[in-house]
Amino acid sequence: LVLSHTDMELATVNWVAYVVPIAVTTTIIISAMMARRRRRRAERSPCARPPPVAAGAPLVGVLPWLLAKGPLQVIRDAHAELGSVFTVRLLHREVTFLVGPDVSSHFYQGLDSEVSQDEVSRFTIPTFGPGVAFDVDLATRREQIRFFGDAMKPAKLRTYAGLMVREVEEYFTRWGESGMVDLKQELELLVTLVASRCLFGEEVRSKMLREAATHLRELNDGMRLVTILFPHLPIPAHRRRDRARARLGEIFSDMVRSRREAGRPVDDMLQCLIDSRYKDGRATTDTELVGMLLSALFAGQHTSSSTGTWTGARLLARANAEHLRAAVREQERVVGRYGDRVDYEVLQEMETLHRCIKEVLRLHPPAMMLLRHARRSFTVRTREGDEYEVPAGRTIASPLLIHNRLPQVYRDPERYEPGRFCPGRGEDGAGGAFSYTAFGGGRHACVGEAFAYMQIKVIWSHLLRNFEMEMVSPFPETDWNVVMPGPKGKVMLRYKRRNMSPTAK
Ligand code: HEM
Repeated sequence: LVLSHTDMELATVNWVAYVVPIAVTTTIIISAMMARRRRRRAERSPCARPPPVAAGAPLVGVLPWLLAKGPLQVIRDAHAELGSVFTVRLLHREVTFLVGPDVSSHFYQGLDSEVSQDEVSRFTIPTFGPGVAFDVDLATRREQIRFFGDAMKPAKLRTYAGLMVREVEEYFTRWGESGMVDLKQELELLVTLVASRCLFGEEVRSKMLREAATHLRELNDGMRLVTILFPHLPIPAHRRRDRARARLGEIFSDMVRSRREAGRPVDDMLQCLIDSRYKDGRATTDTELVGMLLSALFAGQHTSSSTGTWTGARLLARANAEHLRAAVREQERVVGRYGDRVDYEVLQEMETLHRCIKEVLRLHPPAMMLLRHARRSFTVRTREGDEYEVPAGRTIASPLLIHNRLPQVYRDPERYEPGRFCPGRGEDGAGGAFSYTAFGGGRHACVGEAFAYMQIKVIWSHLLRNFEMEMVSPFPETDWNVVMPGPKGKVMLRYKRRNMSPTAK
């Protein structure tokens, strides 16, 4: 049998057409089977044991220790005694803590189908309300987070920078030539003013700002440690939370309705969210918009105002006089170069101030602990080489407060030292991914980070340029009663005006 040249080519093509897909499919199946077997073997690793369990009392676990020492000390003690992976039992729940970058990659990077937020975050539903966050399925939530992400793109941030500067300048005209203020109270109100101007422009501010600031405080105060276990427990803080949520819902519903009726596009975050579309083309509903506005305000308000207050407390502490001087000198340099102009680009040049805030967030992260639910078991290996198997169904926690103060990552970790983030030192980078987690990281990293920095920089650059300040109350303690701890009590500040403007010289 003699084949012509064309016949031979056809035969080759036919052969290739059959064999290549079969080979590719077989390779894919074999590698999938091998990966599965590797995973199973890793899960059943003879070296992997369950994480060690912190001492506790029968039935109630660490509850007595928690009441006596507070949550931070309980976790610190267990970490010191048991190492970077350990389990704490509280009443009916077991929580496995993963401390440090070496054991945290699965926590931050794992698929939502394996390490999920849903089971451990439903306690936030009474705060955020229906139609958003953990009241909706993962696909819808992802899309809503994308809407926030779009509203935080650099082009938008440029617009917000202008709004922030105007709001901050206007606010501080109320301060006299000299005086005494509670910095914490001042920044709570100012951050609400700034955030709401960027979120929904002028219309609400004049009507409801003081009221909204009070209700937001009540929402935060209503998210207590007990809320995680019993979100509907009839305690006064939960009742105030529910009343505040209902009132904020009314205010925001009115606002959304009047914006839709006005029909004129405005350049703020509300408009971005109104114009957002789900992948199937569906528009956001009024209930979702109200929930998203509230979530954005909640996510950014307390976190930013407490960071702003801690920044003041740290910079004005006597021990940190050199860091205050460095921050003031930087403002003098920036003013020398750009005069009174403060905008998105100028703010990027304030690197010293940026590091001062970043260091505040390392020592005082507003989200002190992140939680997930392990839907599948997984194995972690510590830097000492121990392997532990975390079983499916376990609550897992990343305690930021300890995680960001590890001596193997940060030199002299308890010290306020913004210089540790300078180029060349970069302690947060040298420790590997997830060494610095004040804004989370990986799959669910904060989408508001740039916005938050910008806001705090606008406030503190204004304060440093225009006022000489002294903290007259002691360095604040931390309020550990709430899920997002901030400075406790008043933070009293004495100020006197000064003028750094070049026209004043
Ligand atoms: C100093 C200010 C802030 C801090 C310290 C902070 C911190 C965090 C942290 C730690 C997470 C991760 C949560 C987790 O993994 O479970 C997170 C997520 C998030 N943050 Fe922020 N945040 C701040 C400001 C803001 C602002 C201003 C917004 C504005 C909308 C915002 C929106 C969000 C959103 C939407 C997520 C969820 C991302 C996701 O699940 O994919 N945050 N934030």
